[in-house]
Amino acid sequence: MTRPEKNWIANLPANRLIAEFSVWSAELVRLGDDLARVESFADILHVDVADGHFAPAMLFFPDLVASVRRVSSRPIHVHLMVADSILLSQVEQFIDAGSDLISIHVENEAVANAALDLLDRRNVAAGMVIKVDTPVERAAKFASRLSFITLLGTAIGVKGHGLDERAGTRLQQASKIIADCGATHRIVLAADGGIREHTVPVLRQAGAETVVLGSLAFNAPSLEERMGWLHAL
Ligand SMILES: O=C(CO)[C@H](O)[C@H](O)COP(=O)(O)O
Repeated sequence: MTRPEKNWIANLPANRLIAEFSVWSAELVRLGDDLARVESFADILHVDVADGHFAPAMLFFPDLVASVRRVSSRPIHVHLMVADSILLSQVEQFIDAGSDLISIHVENEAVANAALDLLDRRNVAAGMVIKVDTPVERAAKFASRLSFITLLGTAIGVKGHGLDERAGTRLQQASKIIADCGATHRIVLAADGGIREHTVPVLRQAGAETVVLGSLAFNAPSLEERMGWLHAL
């Protein structure tokens, strides 16, 4: 499959919500079929990676990203939820597997600059994710090095949960950090977790440019209608 062009982040839609499709919520036993079904609606494929320590779940691995890379032309965003001690090795492995954007956690602060240096050297876009209880300001010192900032709206590494009531205020804080950080490149603000029909308008209003769609997209009775609704918000 063709890889996304070099400046794919700058070229993401700016006049509507960007749709990240979470592979975790796909029909995993028929993953290739389900990814083919959503290919034309997904702006980005989102792959969660969790090590059972940093986050309670055990999720996904580089070979899966390499396989997805072979069947999809969509940009692949890997969200790493792993302990400091293995972060650099995981970044390297997911770069080798063909990721287009890798987000580390602000809570990996001790090794964050080393991970961002590695992504820079390997020419892969960098993102940062903030857990729902972590002050958003902690990402400020990294912001100018990032292409994506993602705020979790639920506990880390769970699905099927409702949106935390602080999500809107936290997105507004993150928008300000992006506006004030002095970057001349685009930094996309993303909301991940608790993405439901009644929460997406609120998140959009609060400044989210992209939402990580799980069941809202994969279980939609009509994906075409759901995406028409999302794009019109
Ligand atoms: O990481 C996630 C939630 O934090 C995933 O994006 C998950 O796929 C969401 O699923 P759902 O929207 O069905 O809860």
